[in-house]
Amino acid sequence: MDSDSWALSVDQQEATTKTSEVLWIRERRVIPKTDAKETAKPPDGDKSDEEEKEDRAAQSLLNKLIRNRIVNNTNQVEVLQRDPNSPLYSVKTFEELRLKPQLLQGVYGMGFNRPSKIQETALPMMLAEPPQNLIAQSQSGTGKTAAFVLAMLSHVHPANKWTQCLCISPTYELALQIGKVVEQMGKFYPEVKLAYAIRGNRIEGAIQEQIVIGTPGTMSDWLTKKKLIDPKKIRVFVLDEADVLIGIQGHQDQCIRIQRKLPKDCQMLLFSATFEDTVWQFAERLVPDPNIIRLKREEETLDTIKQYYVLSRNTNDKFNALCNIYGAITIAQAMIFCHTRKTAAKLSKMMAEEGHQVALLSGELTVEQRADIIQRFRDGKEKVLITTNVCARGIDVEQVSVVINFDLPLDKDSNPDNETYLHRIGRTGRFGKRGLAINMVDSEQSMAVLRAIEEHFNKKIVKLDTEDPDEIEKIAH
Ligand SMILES: Nc1ncnc2c1ncn2[C@@H]1O[C@H](COP(=O)(O)OP(=O)(O)OP(=O)(O)O)[C@@H](O)[C@H]1O
Repeated sequence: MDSDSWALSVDQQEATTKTSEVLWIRERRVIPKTDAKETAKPPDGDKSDEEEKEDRAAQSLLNKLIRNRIVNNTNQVEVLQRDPNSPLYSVKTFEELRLKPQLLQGVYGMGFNRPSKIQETALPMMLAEPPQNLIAQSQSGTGKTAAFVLAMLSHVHPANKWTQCLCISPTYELALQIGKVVEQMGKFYPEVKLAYAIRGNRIEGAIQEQIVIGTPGTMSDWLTKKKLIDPKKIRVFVLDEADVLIGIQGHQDQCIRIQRKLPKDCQMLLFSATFEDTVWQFAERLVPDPNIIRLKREEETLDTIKQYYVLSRNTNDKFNALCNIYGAITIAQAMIFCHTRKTAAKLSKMMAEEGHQVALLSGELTVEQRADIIQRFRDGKEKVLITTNVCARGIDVEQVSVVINFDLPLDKDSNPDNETYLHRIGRTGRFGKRGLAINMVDSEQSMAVLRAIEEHFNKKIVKLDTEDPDEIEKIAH
């Protein structure tokens, strides 16, 4: 009997005992969608990461907190112009935009040497006279916020002591992040003032600040009920993170209510990192006659990744395999993905006991705590980052050369999640350094998931015997 079928027969036996996680996965498959939340809990009451509420606003904030530079992209920008006959300008330098000197100084002060890919095309459109409406989509970190902040700062008349630009953000925390960019970019333009339309910010009398950033509810309140802002005097209306925004109850209607009060010639700008149909429908309702700019995400590939799998019988066995791998090769930094918080916590404890410097990224931490942990890991202060999927989604830790799938990624219906697999271990062309991915297989089901992933990408995942140090050593070369 070869070891594959041996392990499978062990698993088949285990699958019949009530306590295994495997059983739980099987149960989930037959749960009707309506009460899945109630019944899909694993026997020990642990939450799978898929069940943790996916909070896109928190993820977006996390990304902003840990990002310290532009995400480069070598794809072509796709442009759909409202008037296809008008010439399409794109700029390679900030000078070409004829910005006010104070703003150019602000841009350079932030360390920007040249416009990012999306800024090259978006900025001339946003700064054109007469103003043009724009819907722009590109992945987070490609320079959208910096672009619309520059547009707002360019369009205000500082001598006018009333609000001229409104910027809507899905949450309080995200609004503050935009405000920081306004402050940095407007550092040499102190006449322009900024206010936040966010809950708890009580203002008496008309707003004099030229730029107001806020969440849809409070913003709508200030415009309609409290009449602190005159909507007829608004020249630029920005909607940031439309994809996050529409996921929050009531936000869409509030945005539409605000937009209807604005003058016809007010410039409307909408930004999104992704573009599902729902975002598109929302964008079309809000932005009349738009120019559209899209920058496709840079594709990740598995081409430079060596992929292995390890057969184990259970969690302890997987842990031993991991120890053997650590004992045989030097791993500078690794990310380890688990399916549940509980496994992640247990693994983290076990590895710490073995003397590893471990960081645990877990769902119950605040966004700030998570950002702090990721930052420490990026700085090399910890060598192992253990996480569940929801926590790690959207995080790029480029220097990690080893990724371990302690549990293989499953979607919410417990099917193989190819996209997440690719995102965990894949590399974009630019960071095409060689990487190593090790997948832990502990059941017939997880073997089937592995095979499905292998087939999907048409890339062989090679078996690794973790009992044999010489074999492990070979994978490092
Ligand atoms: N032209 C530029 N040159 C260098 N850095 C830039 C440039 N534009 C923006 N950045 C920096 O790149 C990072 C990402 O920019 P920005 O926040 O504007 O992107 P984004 O697309 O709005 O992403 P998100 O929506 O997640 O904030 C920031 O640290 C920002 O300061």
